[in-house]
Amino acid sequence: DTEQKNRKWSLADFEIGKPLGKGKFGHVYLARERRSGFIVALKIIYKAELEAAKVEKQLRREIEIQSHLRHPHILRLYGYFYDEKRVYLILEYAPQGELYKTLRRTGKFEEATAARYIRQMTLALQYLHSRHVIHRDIKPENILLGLNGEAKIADFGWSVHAPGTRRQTLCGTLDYLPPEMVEGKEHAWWVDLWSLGVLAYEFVVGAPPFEEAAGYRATYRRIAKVDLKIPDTVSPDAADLIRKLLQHDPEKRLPLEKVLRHPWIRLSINISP
Ligand SMILES: Nc1ncnc(NCCc2cnc(NC(=O)Nc3cccc(C(F)(F)F)c3)s2)c1Br
Repeated sequence: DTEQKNRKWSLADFEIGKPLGKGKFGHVYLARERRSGFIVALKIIYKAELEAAKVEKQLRREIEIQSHLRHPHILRLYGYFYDEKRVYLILEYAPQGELYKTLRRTGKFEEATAARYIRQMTLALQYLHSRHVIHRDIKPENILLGLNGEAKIADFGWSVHAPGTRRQTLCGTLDYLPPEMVEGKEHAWWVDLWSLGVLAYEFVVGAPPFEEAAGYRATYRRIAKVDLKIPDTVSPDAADLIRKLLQHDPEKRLPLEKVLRHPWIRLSINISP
């Protein structure tokens, strides 16, 4: 309620529980708000690390963007607070944890499961784009699983209000970046369409499409050329959707409305929630 919303939180308001994961810049703990008993995930970030990486602005933007978002497939950011050394993010707790751990454990997903997750991510992206927000960092590591195993997009550390041309040095994996970003071109909401295609590929194959052991330059070249090989273990419907999203020309990428109507996605609706 509004009283809860605007109040000043502090660490004393929470009972800290088990560690949930170790993300970038800090740890995440299960926590219970003392007065209400409400369970949350509390991410503890060290200011020194934020300053060293010069990402304070990005974190502020994430908090600003996330605090206005409400969607079943987007992990809530309820609020934040800070003390002398740390910033704390009060996050929705995702009881089934991190999707990428499930993916690494099982190798790849059944196509019905993969299609369900892609449909849920498409719904989240439709909501984000309708609010002129580009996530820009859609990958398994940023997807969590809710109480009923539903996918929830998290970690808006890289999201921007469209159109974004920020040329922040991209750290982490290149695997998910579309050609226009590796080429440093102006990018907009269609970068998320490309990443959705990479996500679908990784879900059904078990590895991203342009991964190169030879290093990032080789990955870079394969992305720029859209050097895409889809194994024939992948169903024709899944391969068709992946090809329609991994188009070099952003205008040619299948719009989200059409993704939801694609046979591979429509099929997944009646199989599971
Ligand atoms: N089971 C679970 N249930 C709920 N949450 C869990 N883990 C936390 C997932 C996150 C959601 N949002 C996040 N946001 C950031 O980390 N932001 C962040 C942090 C530092 C710097 C920066 C930046 F400044 F570099 F952008 C941005 S982490 C788990 Br496991």
